[in-house]
Amino acid sequence: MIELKGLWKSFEGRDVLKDINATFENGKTNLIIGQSGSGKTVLMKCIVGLLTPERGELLYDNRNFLAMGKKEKKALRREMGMIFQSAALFDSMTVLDNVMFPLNMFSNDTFRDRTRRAMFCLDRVNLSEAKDKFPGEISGGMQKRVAIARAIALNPQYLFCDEPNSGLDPKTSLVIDELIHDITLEYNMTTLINTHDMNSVMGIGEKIIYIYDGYKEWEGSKDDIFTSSNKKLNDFIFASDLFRKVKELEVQNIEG
Ligand SMILES: Nc1ncnc2c1ncn2[C@@H]1O[C@H](COP(=O)(O)OP(=O)(O)OP(=O)(O)O)[C@@H](O)[C@H]1O
Repeated sequence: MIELKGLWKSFEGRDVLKDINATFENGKTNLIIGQSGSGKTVLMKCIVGLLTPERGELLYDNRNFLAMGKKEKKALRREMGMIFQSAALFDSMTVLDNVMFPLNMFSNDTFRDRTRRAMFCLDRVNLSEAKDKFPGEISGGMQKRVAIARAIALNPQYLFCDEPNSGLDPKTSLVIDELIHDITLEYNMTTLINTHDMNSVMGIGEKIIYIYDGYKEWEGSKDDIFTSSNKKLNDFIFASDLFRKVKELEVQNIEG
């Protein structure tokens, strides 16, 4: 579980995060949504320690991240897996070597055990057959699956995904979402996903926080989102065609 308590972050005197309070449970896919520029990326960067908030607390299963020394933070980072917007694979390494990379960096296991673990992770994302290929030889969706395999190689407790579906078609996005959701449940991880994708909201939005101009404007689940009377949230989500159609259907069902 990750808890945010009164987080504030500013740049050159301008507040970009304003008193963010939120709880993200393990075994769940937690989504951060909001307009471009609302502060989602800054929030995610603060949570993983790439930026330091000026005020507030950040608890990783009751461990106070902001009060930790360098060594403790480094140890905690080993419990974090990350998937970036672009799959961020090393082009000159094979798929297997990409997944091996964090193991080679951080694990003291033998080469044989590291290879076994990497193959296990590749198998989990149904890519063991692509192990000798290079990133340039596989599709964008496959690259994302390699990134997921690499992110889980060290068995993380916490998984962070920044726009995991960017650049993917809707069908492939669904596969990636389901994979992230299943893995989250399987390993009981606390997963945070920064997304613009309304299909993701509907599919795997077990917990959603909506950031508006640096504030947490709303929180709830994908089931609550349609019935919310929050005007700012509604303006945001019903700008999406898909959501508008679902809302219309809901209203028809209630009236009919
Ligand atoms: N390093 C920085 N220095 C100054 N301002 C910054 C910095 N990083 C982000 N900001 C500002 O903070 C605000 C929030 O940015 P952020 O990148 O978190 O938005 P976002 O919600 O992730 O947007 P998008 O969906 O477009 O990625 C923006 O106004 C941005 O210009």
